[in-house]
Amino acid sequence: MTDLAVLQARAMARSAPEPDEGLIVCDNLVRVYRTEGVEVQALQGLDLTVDEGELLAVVGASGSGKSTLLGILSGLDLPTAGRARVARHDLLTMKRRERLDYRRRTVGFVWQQTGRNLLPYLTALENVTLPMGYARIPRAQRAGRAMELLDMLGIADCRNRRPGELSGGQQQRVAIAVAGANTPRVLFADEPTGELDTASGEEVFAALRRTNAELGVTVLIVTHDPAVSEQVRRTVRIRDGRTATEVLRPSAGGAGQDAGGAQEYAVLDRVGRLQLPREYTERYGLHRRVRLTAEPDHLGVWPDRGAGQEPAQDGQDAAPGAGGQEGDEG
Ligand SMILES: Nc1ncnc2c1ncn2[C@@H]1O[C@H](COP(=O)(O)OP(=O)(O)OP(=O)(O)O)[C@@H](O)[C@H]1O
Repeated sequence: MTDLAVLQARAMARSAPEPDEGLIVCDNLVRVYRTEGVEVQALQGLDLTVDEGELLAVVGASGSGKSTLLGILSGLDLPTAGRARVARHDLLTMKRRERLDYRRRTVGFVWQQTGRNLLPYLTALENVTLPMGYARIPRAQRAGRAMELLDMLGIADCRNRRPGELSGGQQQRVAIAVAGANTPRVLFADEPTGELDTASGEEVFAALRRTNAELGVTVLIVTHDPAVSEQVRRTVRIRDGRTATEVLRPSAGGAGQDAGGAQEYAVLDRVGRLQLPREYTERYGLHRRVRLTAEPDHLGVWPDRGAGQEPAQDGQDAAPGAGGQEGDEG
């Protein structure tokens, strides 16, 4: 086995997730910022489960809470309430030492600002070998493993160049190699293509996909760019600090590939709470409580019109389109 394959196998064996849990589990996550007497609820009960090996995008408008979520998942920030676990690490109760180890071995990061990812006075190869020292990877293995990573990401010829001698896209690909240096369980990328043109952005996406496919690293990309979500199978949309909807695509990835058949889902949390998108609650007048009707193959959700007004069977209700909320099939 190559160095890379040995390290990958070791990383996978390190800690398997609970059988019924995802690799990342956020349950009712709340983060309140208090500055000068003003409270901002950045996360308002966010639920998210990510399985090992997934490549997914988290999208949302500016201020929806994406960076706050990433700060918590990366171990930099603490939630106010709720539950957050990544690869069995409880992010709320982790002590300093575990937190440091978590940040060095369990997770890797690629930030939007290329300058934040790499040290300007080190070559690409040196940048990639640097974090291996923190994870105590034997010195003799570091350069070989770093070269394998650079090669996998198509930038082996950049190994002896410093960041200032690389294009933005090449810098981000080196940053992905740095983030993957210690074979983390999860790689978090915060707007990784935000400062790049379309062609360079696509190369960076291809690099993230390869890291996901070849190293088995779970990749979570945070972005406000809707085009990004066309490159991944699953897109989670955050609105007002909550997971609002999810879009699943049967085929995703590769520039220009048809990502047809995309299906939008409402989010069902771990205790069965269903979050209906606001456009539906407004359109069908769903407030405070709704009436549920169990159908053989789906669940009907009806506006509460008071006692004595039973919804008609077979979806023939007086309120146009009031029901027919599809059951959760996915
Ligand atoms: N340190 C902080 N102190 C006070 N409020 C904050 C702090 N960080 C974020 N917020 C507020 O929390 C909310 C969510 O911010 P966050 O940065 O997580 O959103 P975002 O979706 O990442 O936005 P963007 O795409 O612009 O980065 C916003 O209202 C923001 O003003």
